Amino acid sequence: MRTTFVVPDDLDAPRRGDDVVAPGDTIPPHNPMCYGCGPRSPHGLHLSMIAGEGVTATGELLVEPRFEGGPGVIHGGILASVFDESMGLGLMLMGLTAVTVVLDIDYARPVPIGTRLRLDARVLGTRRRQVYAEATATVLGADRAAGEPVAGAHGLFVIVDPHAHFGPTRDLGQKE
Ligand SMILES: CCCCCCCCCC(=O)SCCNC(=O)CCNC(=O)[C@H](O)C(C)(C)COP(=O)(O)OP(=O)(O)OC[C@H]1O[C@@H](n2cnc3c(N)ncnc32)[C@H](O)[C@@H]1OP(=O)(O)O
Repeated sequence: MRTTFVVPDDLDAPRRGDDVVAPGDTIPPHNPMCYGCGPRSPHGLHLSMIAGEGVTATGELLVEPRFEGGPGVIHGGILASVFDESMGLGLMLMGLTAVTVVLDIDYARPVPIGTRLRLDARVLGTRRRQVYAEATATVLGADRAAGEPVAGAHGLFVIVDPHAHFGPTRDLGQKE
């Protein structure tokens, strides 16, 4: 992976929250109407992530025809959304709410429609309100070098008070 994103080398180790799902369990969607993870989002990705050990999460995504960008390949913005959401769900294992302020994507290889991707997300550490995370996408069932990511991401998230942050816009949300 090649990236210009700089991860500080003095981060505090991420701490798993006390009251979060166990390793192996599905991380619940944070909003049923979320474009990334919401099961009721009409045109969403419907991404689901499984909690791993520590502050890690894994998931899978079938690259559907509706995700097309260039002829026959995934749209880069869709892949960015997938990474944003997979890291965001992963950091919910810290038992806090944080929003993305920086998203860095390394598009290493084209990803054809019909590909099934494995997603691995991991919180790298924290610095005051900042939370650094990374994620990779690898092709499941691929002939090519096993385990070599086709894309990767880094995210910088900032911890917020959900009531204060979403209070002013909550009524604009789609009704189920
Ligand atoms: C509901 C749960 C969601 C869980 C998963 C969701 C997955 C998807 C996530 C998303 O896509 S969220 C949607 C896209 N993101 C946003 O809409 C965020 C928009 N930005 C903001 O609302 C404000 O910038 C924010 C509330 C995050 C920060 O504003 P503040 O006025 O509270 O920040 P402040 O200036 O006091 O800075 C707080 C910390 O954040 C850091 N920070 C803020 N913006 C930054 C930035 N751009 N780059 C680096 N650091 C930044 C800042 O340096 C500082 O670090 P320290 O903790 O060390 O003091």
